[in-house]
Amino acid sequence: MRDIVRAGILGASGYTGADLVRLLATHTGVSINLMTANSHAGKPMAEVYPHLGGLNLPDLIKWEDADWSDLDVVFCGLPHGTTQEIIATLPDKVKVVDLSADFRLRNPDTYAEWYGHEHRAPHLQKEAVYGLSELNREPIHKARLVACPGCYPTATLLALVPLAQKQVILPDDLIVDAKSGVTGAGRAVKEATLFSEVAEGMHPYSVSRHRHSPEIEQEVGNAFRQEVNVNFTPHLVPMNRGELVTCYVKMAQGTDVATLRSTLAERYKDEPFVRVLPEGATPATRHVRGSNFCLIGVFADRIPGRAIVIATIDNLVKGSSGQAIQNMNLMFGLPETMGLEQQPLFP
Ligand SMILES: NC(=O)C1=CN([C@@H]2O[C@H](COP(=O)(O)OP(=O)(O)OC[C@H]3O[C@@H](n4cnc5c(N)ncnc54)[C@H](OP(=O)(O)O)[C@@H]3O)[C@@H](O)[C@H]2O)C=CC1
Ligand SMILES: CC(=O)N[C@@H](CCC(=O)OP(=O)(O)O)C(=O)O
Repeated sequence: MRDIVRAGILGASGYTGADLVRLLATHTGVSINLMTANSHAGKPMAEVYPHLGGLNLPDLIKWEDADWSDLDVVFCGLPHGTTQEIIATLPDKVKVVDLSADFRLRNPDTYAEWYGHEHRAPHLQKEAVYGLSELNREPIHKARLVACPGCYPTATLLALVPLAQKQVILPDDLIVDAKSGVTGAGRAVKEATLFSEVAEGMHPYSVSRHRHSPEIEQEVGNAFRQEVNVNFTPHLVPMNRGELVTCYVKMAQGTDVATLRSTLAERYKDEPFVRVLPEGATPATRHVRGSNFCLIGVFADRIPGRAIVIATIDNLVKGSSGQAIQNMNLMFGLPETMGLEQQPLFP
């Protein structure tokens, strides 16, 4: 019989924490042994999230009161800046799957520039492996610390990296127009996510200065083997879950839209969670809601030489908690789809 992986969830009272619990509830290879919270510490999960009240879960405690000794892995669903301080105190034997932005950027100067402070655990930043499961499987399998990509980078990189690696698109003039549901901003109370600020309208935010730009540029640049600039603009739309990125690209000389589609289809043909849609089908957030899937569509642009690649994910599943579990499965040699077999909730 396989050993059960003993997991802790740091930030279990947050949205990604709650979705980790929801997904792990059907994972037969993992037990949840520890759950931490900040303002909700001391409460049972049933009080914070009644929909999860039927599960046999430990109560929420402060991370300072945690006993790490009976854990194999911790998932960190904490605000960025917080994880790096907390996990520096963990014993080495505990593996870490971080959902925050703390360990994604390889260059410490880039991190300091975009996150406004020097990294507080640079030794851990050096060892962290970028956790885009489909594109970095082997290093993730061997890693102790995996940095799950941001939700926007996940969708964008699944759409663009194979095209960049095969040089069927050009490294200049890359434009990513992105939309997210409001859960992307977390459960903590903020003026920007009040119902009255979000419902019945949509708006761009962090225009030309979103911290996912350097993350996308880092990974797309690696794929092209040269530095790139990506024009990335996110928008907040009035829905709970879901994310859609529309990527405008220039095709390389001699390629066409069919080449782009077949390049992606070939790259993902054995992937359980990434589907390239046939010509004529359009990806939509409702096609992936609640699931770990990413759907990608490729379209001709009316402007000659250009194409449009559209990807959609559920920000709380493939964009965070689902991908985190996929990475944990890889780290522990479990079947990659374990706990992630849910089909999308449509419509
Ligand atoms: N939401 C999304 O779609 C995605 C989120 N992420 C990243 O995942 C991480 C978690 O996001 P999300 O779940 O949405 O965030 P939430 O704001 O919903 O949850 C944050 C969690 O961290 C706890 N927390 C807050 N401050 C502290 C602190 N100082 N010390 C210890 N614990 C603390 C909160 O506890 P309490 O509620 O009890 O105060 C809560 O459990 C973030 O880094 C986020 O950027 C990544 C990809 C997508
Ligand atoms: C809608 C919304 O606010 N989304 C978040 C991104 C969510 C995500 O991927 O977060 P991390 O990079 O923090 O892990 C944002 O734009 O900051």
